Order: sequence, then C-alpha cells, then structure tokens
Amino acid sequence: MIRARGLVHTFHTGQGKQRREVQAVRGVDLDVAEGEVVGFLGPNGAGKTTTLRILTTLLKPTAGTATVAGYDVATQPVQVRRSIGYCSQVGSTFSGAYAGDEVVDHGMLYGMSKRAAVAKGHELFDRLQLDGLWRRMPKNMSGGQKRRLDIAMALIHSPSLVFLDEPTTGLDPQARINLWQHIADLRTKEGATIFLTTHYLDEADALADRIVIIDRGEIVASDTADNLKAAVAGDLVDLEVAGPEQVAITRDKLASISADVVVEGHHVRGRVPRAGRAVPGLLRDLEGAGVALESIEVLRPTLDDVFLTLTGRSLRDAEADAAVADTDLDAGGPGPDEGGPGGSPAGASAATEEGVSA
Ligand SMILES: Nc1ncnc2c1ncn2[C@@H]1O[C@H](COP(=O)(O)OP(=O)(O)OP(=O)(O)O)[C@@H](O)[C@H]1O
Repeated sequence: MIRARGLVHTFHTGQGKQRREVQAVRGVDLDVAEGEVVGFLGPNGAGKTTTLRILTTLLKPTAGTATVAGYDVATQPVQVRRSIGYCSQVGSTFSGAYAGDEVVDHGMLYGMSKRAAVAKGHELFDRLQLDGLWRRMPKNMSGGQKRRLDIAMALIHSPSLVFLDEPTTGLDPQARINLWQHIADLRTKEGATIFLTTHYLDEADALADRIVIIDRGEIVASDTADNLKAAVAGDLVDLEVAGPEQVAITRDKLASISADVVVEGHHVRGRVPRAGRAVPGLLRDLEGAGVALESIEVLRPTLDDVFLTLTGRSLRDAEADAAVADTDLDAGGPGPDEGGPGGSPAGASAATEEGVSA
C-alpha cells in the first residue's frame, strides 16, 4: 500500500543572513502492507507530519520516491488522492457550515452523486456516534465529536488507505479511548489500511500492528510493539533491601545479569532481558548470600524505554529539545517554504488543499 525509498525534505526558513535549512526528513524508507495498522511514532518535530504530507501529495519531496496505493506521489497525485483518506492534525471542517453538508460536499468533491454522499454520510454518522449532529455546526461540537467528524470526512469516498495525523491530540482521556475504538473499527469493519502518526506511546501501543519510530527525520525502528520491547529494552527489575551491606551484595549479583545497574538509596535497579526466566535464579543467589529482600518489582518495558535505548533520550526530553530548536528557528522569521504546499492551511483535506478535486 505504501512504499517509500530515501524520502528527504528540506525546508528553507529565513532570508539573507538568517537563512537556514531544516532537514525535516532525512532518507525515510517505509513499507506498509494492505490491511496493516501502522503507528508512526516520534517526538514533536521528528518529521512525522512532513512524511505524511509527502505521502498524501501535499508536499513534494526534496529527494526520494514513494508510491501510495500503487500510484507515484510525484507523477500521479490525483490518483493517490482518490485512493486515500486524510485526516490532518487540525481537522478539515469549516466551523460555520452544517456538519452533514460538509461531509456531503466533501463526497461530491470526490465525484460522488449527492444521493450516494448523503447515504454514506448518514451511515458514517451512525457508525462514528455522530447521530443527531447532522445539522450542527462544527464550532458547536465537542473536541471528540469534531475529531470523529474529521474522520467521517476522510472516509466519505470509501478509501482503502487512511492517513490520520495525531488523531487524538487535545482530547480528554475518555474521548481518546472512544476514538481508538472507532479507529480500530476502521480496519475490522471497513478493511482499511491505516497509517497514523502519534506522539502518544499508549496510542501506538493500543492501535498499531507495527510501530515505526522516527527521530530527527530518520527511522530508528520498525517492528511490533512486543518485539521492540523484547529486543531493545529488557524488563526493569527493582530490588529493595534493608541496609548498605545488602545493597552492595545485591548490586554485584544483579550486575551478573544486567548491564546497567543503578543504586538509589535501598533500591537496586537494572534492566534484565527476559526477567521472567532470570529472576528466580537471582533470588536464589541473593538468599544464598544472606540478602533478605524488602520488596521486588519487575516492570515490563514501555515504548519510551525502547526510544531511550535507541536514541539515548526519553521521548519527553526529545520533545523538550524540539521545542527549543523550534524557538530558535522562529527567531529566524518566516521563509520561502512557509505558505507553500507545506505551509498552507493544514485544515484542508488532501482533495481540497490545492483546490484539486479527484
Ligand atoms: N513549513 C515549514 N517550514 C520550516 N520548517 C518546518 C516547516 N514544517 C515543519 N518544519 C520543521 O520540520 C521539522 C519536522 O516537523 P514535522 O511537523 O514534520 O514534525 P512532527 O514529527 O510532525 O512534529 P509534531 O508532533 O509536533 O507535529 C521540525 O523541526 C519543524 O519545525
């Protein structure tokens, strides 16, 4: 469904002495098979949206090639747009129109008859729990309702491949979980292939068959969440003991099965690959050495642990770095890329952003 090779995108910002290059995407390869749900995970500024905009034909790559639903993004953009649904980060609804009219108009832009668009629109409103909101303006909807309306817009022409850019950002926990269920249904009920960007670890974990992690414009991992966790991080074993002598013995024993032992007060911690197998032997050793444990905790690795192992930074630190970098960039002022295809209102859909109907 998606095949990308060596995608690069460089933005130019500022002018004259302030002119700077931002290498947003630096050689991205991607393969997404039909029916897969792929979570594209990375901190703020990692290059997720830029990659998505290239794949949805909203931005031309500086280098590299990509085919989406069998069509080349550079030479067959109209065919690509016809085959995909795209839900941008800020949505695509016009707040002053009725929700139902928006969805129908959107379908008609794709060449659907009014009758077919109305029928499909009602079906989507039912399925996405928007019943009763056909004649409500998006500005009078809750965040979760608006997001579900954006998804209805993206699905009106029954695309087989759907791109969702940070679908749940800004929603409260209950609305997020509700939307997850709808996204999961897209695959099971519509048979859609889904490519979604997120910087929420739990979202990627809950929804995606496969997780592709991007950092500073480069793909650093691609696998199932379970494999990523098993291969990169190991389980965190936290042993609490009574006194300094016991701490020293425990540290040495844990160091025999863990490469990164840390002592904090009476706690001795370290990552242990497949702890379930290794810990019983460790406990026997400790008992033999006269160590009485106060407590033991074994924590499964998280995707943040995976990110930390791969990049040396936690996702949260990476987001803070990106915020600082963006502040520096802002000081350089707007450049020629701003307002181009990449800088145009992200609210418009793939079909309408450049005024092209499918
Ligand atoms: N129009 C633009 N002009 C200049 N730089 C840009 C432009 N759009 C994005 N960038 C920069 O490119 C880099 C990648 O941005 P991108 O929006 O792709 O990241 P992201 O992973 O989607 O982040 P977020 O999670 O915050 O949406 C960032 O450093 C960003 O500041």
